[in-house]
Amino acid sequence: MVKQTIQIFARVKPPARKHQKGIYSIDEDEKLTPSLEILLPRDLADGFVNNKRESYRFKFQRIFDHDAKQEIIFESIAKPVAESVLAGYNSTIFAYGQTGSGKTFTITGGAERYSDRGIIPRTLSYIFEQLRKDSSKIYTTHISYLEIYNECGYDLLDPRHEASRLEDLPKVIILEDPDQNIHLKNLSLHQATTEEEALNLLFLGDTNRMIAETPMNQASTRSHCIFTVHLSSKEPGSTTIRHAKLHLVDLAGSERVAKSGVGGQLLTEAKYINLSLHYLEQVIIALSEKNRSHIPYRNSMMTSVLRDSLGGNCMTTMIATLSLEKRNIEESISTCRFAQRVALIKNEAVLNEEVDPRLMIIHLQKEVQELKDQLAIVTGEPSTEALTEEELRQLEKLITSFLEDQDPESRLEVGADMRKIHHCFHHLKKLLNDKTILGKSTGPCESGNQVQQESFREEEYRKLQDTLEQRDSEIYILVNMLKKEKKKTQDALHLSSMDRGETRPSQGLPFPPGNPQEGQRMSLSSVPVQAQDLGTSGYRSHSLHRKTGMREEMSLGRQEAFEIFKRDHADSVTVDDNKQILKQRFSEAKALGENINEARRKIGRLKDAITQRHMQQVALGISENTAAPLRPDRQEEQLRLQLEEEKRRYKTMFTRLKALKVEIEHLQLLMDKTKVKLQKEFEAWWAAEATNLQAYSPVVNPLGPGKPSPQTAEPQQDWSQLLANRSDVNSRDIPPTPCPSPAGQEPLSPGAQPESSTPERPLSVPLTGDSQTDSDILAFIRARQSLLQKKGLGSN
Ligand SMILES: Nc1ncnc2c1ncn2[C@@H]1O[C@H](COP(=O)(O)OP(=O)(O)OP(=O)(O)O)[C@@H](O)[C@H]1O
Repeated sequence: MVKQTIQIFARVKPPARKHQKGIYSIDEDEKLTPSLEILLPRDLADGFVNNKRESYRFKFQRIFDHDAKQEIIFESIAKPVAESVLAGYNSTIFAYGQTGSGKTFTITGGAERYSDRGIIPRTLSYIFEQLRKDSSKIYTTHISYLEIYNECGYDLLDPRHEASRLEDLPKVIILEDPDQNIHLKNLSLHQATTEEEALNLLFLGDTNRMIAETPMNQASTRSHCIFTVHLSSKEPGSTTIRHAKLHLVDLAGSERVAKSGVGGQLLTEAKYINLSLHYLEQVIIALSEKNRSHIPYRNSMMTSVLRDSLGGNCMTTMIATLSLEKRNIEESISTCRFAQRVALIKNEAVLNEEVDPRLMIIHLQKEVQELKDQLAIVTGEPSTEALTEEELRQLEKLITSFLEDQDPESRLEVGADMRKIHHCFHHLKKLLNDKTILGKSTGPCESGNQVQQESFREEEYRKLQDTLEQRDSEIYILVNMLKKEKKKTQDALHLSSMDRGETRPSQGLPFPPGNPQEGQRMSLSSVPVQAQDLGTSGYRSHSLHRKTGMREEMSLGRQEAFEIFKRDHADSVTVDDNKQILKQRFSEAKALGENINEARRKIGRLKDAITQRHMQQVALGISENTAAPLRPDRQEEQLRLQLEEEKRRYKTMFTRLKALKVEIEHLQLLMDKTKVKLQKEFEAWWAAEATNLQAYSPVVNPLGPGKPSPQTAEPQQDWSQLLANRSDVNSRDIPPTPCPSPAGQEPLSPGAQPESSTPERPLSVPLTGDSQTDSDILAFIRARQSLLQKKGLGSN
């Protein structure tokens, strides 16, 4: 058992404006426990929290100032936690702080740069690296991702649902067993065998979280998110399984409702958040007070889920995120006070071991049988049941390997069962008799025949082996051809569904075969778009693609609007930057791939040269009838040194290539996420534009399809003509010929002019009669106008 208080760390977010006047100072040396002093500016000191103190001092395990990089946060905070999970202890890291103070940045990471990846991706990478290194145990890893919003839990990883609203996700329900253990019903667990698979799950959850965000909460996260890694380990042959859980928690912003000055839905959310954080505080207070028997965990879903992490069987770490600016001083002091209380809580972490009942049964059955056998010998009442076919086969196999074993000390272990012992003797006697008879009947002539027969058999055997090898190669070639064809089809399919001009370069990823096993693994897993299965990378591209798949159904006009929207969006800079970085990484990977291949060839050549040189030396020794040369061969030594050097170079390049692969995957996931975000924002904007337009120019024929609309009296005019009237660069994309209205359908007129167009020019647009399509057409016209106006290109 490990007794430990909750570890508290502070992280200060970079100021919005550089060279901002400092309102805090960090004292690193204060008797080895660093402290953070928040200085209250004079104009705020009066009336603040009913006293006039001008500075507040708080102690933390460590304080990270605004320039601390993500790597140092991982190394100092998360790595030791990951170590304890690997050792079998439940662990939790949670970030607490006001909105915008950097909780998500710290836990998940920034959405732009690879170097900004946060605790979750770095911890996953570290854990999987350690699992790869440790072959003494069998590990199983599962991932779950829970979101708690307004006291309801949602499963962010449910593969059956395509969420567009949070309510579409499966609701997670808390159940408590008689031992007061918490179980989360409907929270799916997904096995992840590699870092890549785990990362895909993280991004899938984050994408679901983003898609399901209500417009109200876009500016700040109003929900709590718990990403959990479930790790089980077992030594081969052992019946004991060790379980450990790592919760990585991104809490909702901790600001007070009064200060945030919100109303309506936001107020409801704020109340829930405040309430759940208030209950969290209550739990913390109760735990930090001695002799409190009742801890109010059950008051909120979050405290129920984190019950073990707070005052239970868990090693827990809190990161207080602080945005230390003048306007946030009150919230910052309150975050630090909360942390000080948290630091008083003592947890007792124990190893969670359980015996696997299946293995235990097998183990006990074996033991019972052995005891029965021994008992039979002692009592002289051997079992009379005949041995089964399988038992006999097993015994004969044992005898054969016993006879073939060259070791004179080897033993024939058949246990204490007399039936088995008898059978062994019987079988050995039979073998001996057969051999004696064979030996007697073999005359000189027969032995000659035998030799002939044997060489004939050997010849036959060789021929068969050759044929077998030939067939193997044929199969190998055919399988390769099949694979290539399959890849071509998949690439074609994938290309057709991807954004115009946004084809990922991953298809040409030059990961070399490298060291045969590893290289193959890399080259297979490095092309996520090719994966077909629903687990992991295929799952990611499938799922994320589903979410970006809206564009496949877009009309041309909508697509055009989307292109412009995308181009003008703030995130397009990030996407472009990431594309550039991706390009660089790909060319680096390509160059590395070529160098690695060259190094492999060189290693092969050097090995051949060494063998040849060695053989020459031996041959020389034989011809001169001398023993091995006394002096070491200079040339061979030289070659060996070169070989070592080349191997080192190969290894360095291979390690770099592996790191590049992870970075490329991560960047691609970031770009996927940005794409989903862009699309979501575009859809919302488009819908708003359509609603606006419809609000003052009813497009839906109130008389129903096929009936003339009262507004059709207007002279028919082509909508492309309308757009052509706008003298702007983008009008080149508008189809030059008028779109004929479908037969039997009267063109509908929007009746009124959109706000932005010239009032003296009435509009008439040939519409299709289909309300969805018509609203798209009109929304497009309006969207285009407002875009052009925004860009200062609006005509008239
Ligand atoms: N240490 C940091 N370095 C650079 N940028 C940061 C840092 N911390 C936060 N940011 C940036 O500040 C912004 C707000 O951060 P973040 O979203 O992590 O806040 P939060 O505390 O999670 O907010 P909320 O409670 O609303 O979810 C983001 O744009 C993020 O990239």
